[in-house]
Amino acid sequence: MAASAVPLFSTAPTNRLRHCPQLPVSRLPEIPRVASPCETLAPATRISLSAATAPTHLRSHRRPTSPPSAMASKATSAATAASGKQGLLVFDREEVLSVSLAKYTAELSEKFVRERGAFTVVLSGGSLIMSLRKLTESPYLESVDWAKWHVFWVDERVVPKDHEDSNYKLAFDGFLSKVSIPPGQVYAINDALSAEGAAEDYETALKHLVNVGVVAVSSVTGYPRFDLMLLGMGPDGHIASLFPGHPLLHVTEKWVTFIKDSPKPPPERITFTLPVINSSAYIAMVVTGAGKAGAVCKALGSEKSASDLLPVEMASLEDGEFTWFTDKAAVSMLQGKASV
Ligand SMILES: O=C1O[C@H](COP(=O)(O)O)[C@@H](O)[C@H](O)[C@H]1O
Repeated sequence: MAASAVPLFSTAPTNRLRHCPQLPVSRLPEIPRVASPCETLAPATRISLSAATAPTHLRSHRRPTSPPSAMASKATSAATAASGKQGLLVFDREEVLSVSLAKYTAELSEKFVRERGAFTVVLSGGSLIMSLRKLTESPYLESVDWAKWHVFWVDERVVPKDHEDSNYKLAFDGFLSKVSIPPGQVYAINDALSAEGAAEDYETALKHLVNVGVVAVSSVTGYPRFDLMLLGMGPDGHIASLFPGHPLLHVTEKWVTFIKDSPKPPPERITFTLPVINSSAYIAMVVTGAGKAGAVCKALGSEKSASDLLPVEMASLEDGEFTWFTDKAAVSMLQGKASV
């Protein structure tokens, strides 16, 4: 992958993107569809999608933290120091995205192993796992220091680990079984417990790993600070098991909580809370396919009202680097009026 595949970040003001049609606060399995395309993108923030294989557009959104020139020179690599940066990568197709995602993850692995002797990685379930497949191939299969990885789940369904709905099973079959991470460093939930019990048990395990220094702590928020969260987003804008309009979005007193009425089956799940997600050092938000274009459009638009934010819009790093990995289909509602 060419050097241009490495995320770049700028500090263009967010208000140049006009708003998308409102996504209904919906409950799966009804998948929200946005009827009309996003409104026009101002020229200065056009999304440029070319036929090149490298990511073709990078822009910032939300909370610029330093002058553009300083930011641009600071943030030329996935492995630069985190400082609240935001970026969007758009790839022609998922195949190309998966190559870049592997490089990005491998670079961060190298950085954190060098700096702190461990790499704490949080996985989601869903389509994300398939997009990690290039990590299980050469050169990463041989070059990544898998022995230093510690793997967690941002959410998990309360089902046995060999159940088709298990995020652990999905990750094991598609990723973990193909790389040499020590099994003791793969932190699955206790599937013998209730949802409440499993959430509490997982939080207790995290506290132990914080105490022994495997998991870092955010000096800004005091919550655990994972090195990298590899997240997906549902068509309704949900992340982890935090769904639009659900009270769990406002839980701050717990690191891990549970849901028994998930609008997307299965109903019982555990999930990291938003403050934990937002304390990460790096987040890769991996979103592909036209079915998610409405939520992407809303999330990357600028007109926010505090009352109707999608969960994905509430993911905002306090002191880290947030990168959207998308394909053309996922940004198609942004692309509609942009010149290419
Ligand atoms: O239920 C879940 O859905 C989301 C999104 O999944 P996707 O297949 O649409 O990418 C996933 O990120 C989450 O971990 C999972 O439990």
